Amino acid sequence: MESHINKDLVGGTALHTYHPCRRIVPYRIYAVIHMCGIVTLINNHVHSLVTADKTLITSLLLLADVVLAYMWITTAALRFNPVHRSEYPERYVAQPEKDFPKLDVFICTADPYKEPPMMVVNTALSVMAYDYPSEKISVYISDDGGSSLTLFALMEAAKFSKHWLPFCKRNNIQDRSAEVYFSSKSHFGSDEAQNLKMMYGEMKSRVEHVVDSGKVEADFITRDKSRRVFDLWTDKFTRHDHPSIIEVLQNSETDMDETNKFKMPNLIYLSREKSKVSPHNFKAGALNTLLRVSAVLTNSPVILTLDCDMYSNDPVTPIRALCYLTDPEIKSGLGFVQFPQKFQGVSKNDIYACEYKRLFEVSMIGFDGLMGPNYHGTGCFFNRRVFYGPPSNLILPEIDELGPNQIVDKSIKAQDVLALAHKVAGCMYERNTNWGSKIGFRYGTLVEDYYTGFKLHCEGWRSVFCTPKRAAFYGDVPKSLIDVVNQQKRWTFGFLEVAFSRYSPMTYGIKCGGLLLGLGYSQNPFWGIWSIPVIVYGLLPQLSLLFRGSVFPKTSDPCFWLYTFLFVGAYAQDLLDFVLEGGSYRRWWNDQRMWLIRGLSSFFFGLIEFTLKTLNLSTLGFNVTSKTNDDKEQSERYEQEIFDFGSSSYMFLPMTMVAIVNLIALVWGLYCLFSLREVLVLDLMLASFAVVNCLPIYKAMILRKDDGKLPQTVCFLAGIITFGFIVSGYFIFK
Ligand SMILES: O=c1ccn([C@@H]2O[C@H](COP(=O)(O)OP(=O)(O)O[C@H]3O[C@H](CO)[C@@H](O)[C@H](O)[C@H]3O)[C@@H](O)[C@H]2O)c(=O)[nH]1
Ligand SMILES: [Mn+2]
Repeated sequence: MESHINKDLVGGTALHTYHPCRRIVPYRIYAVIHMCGIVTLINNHVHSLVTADKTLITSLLLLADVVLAYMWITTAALRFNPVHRSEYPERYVAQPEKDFPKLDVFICTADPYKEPPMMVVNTALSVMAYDYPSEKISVYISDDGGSSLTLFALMEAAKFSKHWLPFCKRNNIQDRSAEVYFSSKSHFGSDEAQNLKMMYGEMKSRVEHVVDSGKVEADFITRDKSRRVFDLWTDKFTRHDHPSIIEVLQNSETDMDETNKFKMPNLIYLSREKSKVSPHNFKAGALNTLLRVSAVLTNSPVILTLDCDMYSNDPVTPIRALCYLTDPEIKSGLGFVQFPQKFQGVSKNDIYACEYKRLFEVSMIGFDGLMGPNYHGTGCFFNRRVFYGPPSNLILPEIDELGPNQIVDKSIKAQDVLALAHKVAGCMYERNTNWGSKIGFRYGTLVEDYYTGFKLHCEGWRSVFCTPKRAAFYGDVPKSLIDVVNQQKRWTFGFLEVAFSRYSPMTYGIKCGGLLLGLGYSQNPFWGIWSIPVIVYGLLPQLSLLFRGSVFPKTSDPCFWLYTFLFVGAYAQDLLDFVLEGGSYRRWWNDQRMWLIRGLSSFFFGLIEFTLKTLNLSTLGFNVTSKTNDDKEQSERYEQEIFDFGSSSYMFLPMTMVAIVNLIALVWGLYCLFSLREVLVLDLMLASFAVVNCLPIYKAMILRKDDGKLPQTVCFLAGIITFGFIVSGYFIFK
């Protein structure tokens, strides 16, 4: 594994090096011990299932433990060979600039109200101003919202960038998102900076005015040429039904910055054709249109994909990626370089665990020792060739102009070039082609990123995880519980679509990529079934305790120690992973709590919705996460780390119910302990663990008065369901 990378060249000329993590050996030894524990436990369950009469309870516990074991094994696969890498951008820039490859940047946006156009503007500015030859950069913005407001904002961005770029480059500014730069300092030394700040402020208020008023008024458009494109927004135009719009807002062949020193990067607005009768495949569809349109206009060999909320935080990022992508020793099989998703404005202890440390970091260094990290949908530099079949087998698209090796020698403003670009952005274009199956980003799931990365690895492409100290990108996270659990429900649903497809990682993945990779890829798709152990352990022992006594072994039974060992061992290793990768203890605690909460909301309802879809009863769309923080009180609650339930949603019912049941069980367990002298160690431990985790729920039910408290309807319904549950427990157990 990894023999193609020379790891001893530090100080030499290597562009990058890697080293395995030190924890590998102890982890492998522990894995064997933990595995023996799991086998013994399952064996015990099966034994008591055959011999004793508590069939229902035992089978449920068996099921829950099998799922837990499965989750543990898939995690262990990614603990087998974690690696860290370093790259040396200063060595890359030593070569002449003319050898740097061209770079196409794709930015996706889908809704001007959930994703404010100023956010898109700043993301675009931050990449246009990269420390990279500007004329080699082309920035494409795909607007699935089909919004004239976003187009207007980008026209403003083009004008402002002519001042912003030279300013950043001359003064070696690190924050190249103008918003971040201007809000980080209260006053600026130079007049130039002051002027620019004013200019930015004016642009921002123009854009926000247009967004607030909902339309682009004629006097806001200064140039006649720009006016014409807004005529496309006729009365019949809706975001679900409109022609394709491609507008070159800035052209590197002709546009210079205001000092006349630098050529400006290309900036292109694209809103693909939409029609209600043809499926548009959400973000994957948008990305494939971007792939085709950019192939026609610029066809750069390197592609960066970004979500509109992910601004660049470090101007040397492309050079870092190129340290891998252009290394002659590995480049032929290297498909992409993924940077971790990092987020701005996460609360101090990350109460909603939106940092996703395991998902975006811990697991990724594990994958990196196998075939490389998975694709995260944003912050990823691709080798364009990766979208056209396995490394050894180029699959050509239906027309030559879209091939990855095609050389573009015409102006991006040429009539025939633009006509072809419009054609390939048409909503019928993909019919009877390989797009979405063998070519481009893959369709068939709401988690197109995960699925595409997985399929590319199965084809034999490798990838690299690049984690510089200074975060390369910063994105946005949902900041209220309902947004968090809804986002995760969409992911759970998308994952299940992959899990139960022909290309399930459990079967196809293991066949193509080997046991470890297949297992590593098998964790996320089955997030939905994680809800089973959380529900079983959250309700069953508690209910049994109330009517028939403990389901757990007594302290004298060796099995007691087995349970304790497995629980403590799994938890301790999770904590260790988290802390070794730079996390804090408090953040880990919140992270494990969110796992339980997701198990009882996102994973559970994701599983239900997926079942409904399988039965053809309903389906879930791509509900874009809102990135606006208008609600001041809500932002304050987030800052203070107070749970924000806010809306009455069925998503909160199961967790509220589990909270109530565990409190009752704990009180009852303590009563047994003190008055009946019955020591129920495991039951008490479990119930107290649940109660401690549920503290924010109790507070939100009883103590709070603010808008973020748990709505009364939810409490009331959860109360009724709990009552019904306990009553039925009485009949089942007595
Ligand atoms: O029809 C659509 C829907 C979404 N998007 C864009 O997709 C991106 C991600 O959407 P968001 O609502 O922010 O979803 P998240 O759950 O936050 O995104 C994560 O999960 C997605 C897969 O579900 C990945 O595509 C993303 O890269 C990853 O950050 C945004 O830029 C959207 O504008 C589109 O372009 N077209
Ligand atoms: Mn997002």
